[in-house]
Amino acid sequence: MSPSLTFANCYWDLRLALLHHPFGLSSLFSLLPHKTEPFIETYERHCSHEGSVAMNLFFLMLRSSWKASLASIVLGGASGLATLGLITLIHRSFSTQNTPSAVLPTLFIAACVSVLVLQVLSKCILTRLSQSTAARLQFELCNRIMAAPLPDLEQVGPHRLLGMLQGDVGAITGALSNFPSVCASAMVLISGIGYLASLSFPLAICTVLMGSLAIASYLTGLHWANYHLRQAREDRDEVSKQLQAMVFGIKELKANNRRCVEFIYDVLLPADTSMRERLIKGTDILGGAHTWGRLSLFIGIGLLLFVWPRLWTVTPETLMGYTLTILYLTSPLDSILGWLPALNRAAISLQKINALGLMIDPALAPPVASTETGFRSISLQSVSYTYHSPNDDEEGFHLGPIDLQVLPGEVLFIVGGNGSGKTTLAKILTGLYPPHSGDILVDNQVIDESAMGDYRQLFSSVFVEGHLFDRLMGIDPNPMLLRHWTRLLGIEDKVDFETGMLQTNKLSRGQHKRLAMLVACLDQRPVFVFDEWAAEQDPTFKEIFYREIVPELTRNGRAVVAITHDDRYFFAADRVVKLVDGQVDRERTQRIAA
Ligand SMILES: Nc1ncnc2c1ncn2[C@@H]1O[C@H](COP(=O)(O)OP(=O)(O)OP(=O)(O)O)[C@@H](O)[C@H]1O
Repeated sequence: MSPSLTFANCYWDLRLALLHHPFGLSSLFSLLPHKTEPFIETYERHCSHEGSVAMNLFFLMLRSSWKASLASIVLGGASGLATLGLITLIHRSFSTQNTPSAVLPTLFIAACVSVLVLQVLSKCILTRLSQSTAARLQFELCNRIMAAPLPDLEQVGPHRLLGMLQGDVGAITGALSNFPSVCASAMVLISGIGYLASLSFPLAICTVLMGSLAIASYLTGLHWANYHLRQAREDRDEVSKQLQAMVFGIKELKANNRRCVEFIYDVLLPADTSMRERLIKGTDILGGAHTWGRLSLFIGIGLLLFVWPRLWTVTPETLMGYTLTILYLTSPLDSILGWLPALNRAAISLQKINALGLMIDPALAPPVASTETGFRSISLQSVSYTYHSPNDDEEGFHLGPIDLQVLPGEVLFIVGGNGSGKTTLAKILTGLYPPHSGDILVDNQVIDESAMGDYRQLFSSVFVEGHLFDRLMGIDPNPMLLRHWTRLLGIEDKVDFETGMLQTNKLSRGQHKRLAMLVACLDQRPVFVFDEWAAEQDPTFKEIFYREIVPELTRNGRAVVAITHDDRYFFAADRVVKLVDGQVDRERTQRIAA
């Protein structure tokens, strides 16, 4: 597959790649031109280990579209050279004003047309390149997040993930999108220095020396600013966390004015002020360094006009050519200097993404086949899991070792007190948490890390904190089945039967759970897992769940594993497993009551 220049094509390439391999990063890399792909992958791996951020950025852009990148660099450079040609023609017109000819005006018009065409073309390509880079980076990160283990993502936290997707991606693509024009500016700068050397070599050497000194001092300022900007990026995570708490805790804040005031003045405002103070410091230093970088050119012109003629013999034409060229070079130099802070922000964001462990080696992302198969038995053998708290040294809750078996067509209830480990066990059973010790076996075959993605496809689950998407995705619902389940669940008015859209807002908690149940029932996987599903249902619906829905789901050999506190309905289970402090307390087998 060849890389496409347009955003729309790139978007569809990505969609197709994601569809074929929902979790496979290799699919994204298949969009690269074949010759460059192995080299870029190898280099990226090396870069992520060595922390060579600038090169990482460069390769991110190449992966977006190396043809568009090259085209915009060449066109941008050519337009810069055409502008330099204009300056040269103006300079020539001063020295040849006594012998007018038609050649100079013709060349001048040709140079003007070239500048117009080349600049417009270069900018059009740049816009498309920046959008396709943003799309690619966003999709890659989403893909990496989906491929990352759930415990790692839970440890990172939603606020950091959102901060990364919303802020860091923007910072990186912002820097990347200007990279080709910066390359073009660098080309113009080098050609301009070449032209200066053709006018006077000693003067060109002095100009380069002075320019190097100015850039070195600018970079020192940048390094200083970097310290504050890095701290500000850390503070931004805390601000995002508190803003998220405010949005989700709005009812609790509204209900208590004192809590509301304390939240704003003692929590949100200090975090926000700290972030802004560091941002202001960093930006001030950057602004000072940038102004100094630009001013150094004028100091150079001042030295040229007032000091150099006293030290060296130089013709007025040469001086004029120098002044014109240096004034012209302020624009490409400005674009390079102006880009460095953006590069700096991008580097901070890239390091942040790296630190969250999401710049993983593409080879580590397991490709997953989405086909689901049946099973003869699912067994957990001596599985255990321990939560680790990142802040304190003491160990968290420990579950296991636990032995458990799930057979086709059976109903298994997991019961126990609050905090006894029922949800943790369900997450291990469904493959969301890889066990720290012990094995998961399907039909006596051990499920290793590479098979975990396939293993997860055996389950349709509804967890307590589950999210409801606003449409039916990943399933092709049979219309008869859809009507049947919506009727049984009493939510016919919440589903658009034509489009498959679900009404996910303005729902009661119970209705929300029923829609989640509908999605699970339509998914028709071999095992259904429900985490306290009936807890928010009215008594009538509890009856329907235990007496009608559960038996219906187990027809055709499917199994139901339900976490429940409803001891009145234990008769509906074939087996009841009770957990106490992370251990199986007792297990008893029951027949379903007629
Ligand atoms: N992400 C986590 N990090 C650290 N500890 C956790 C995490 N999730 C749960 N725990 C701890 O693990 C223990 C078991 O939690 P779990 O959610 O499995 O219990 P449960 O039996 O489902 O409880 P409930 O009936 O209240 O839903 C609890 O003590 C809880 O504090």
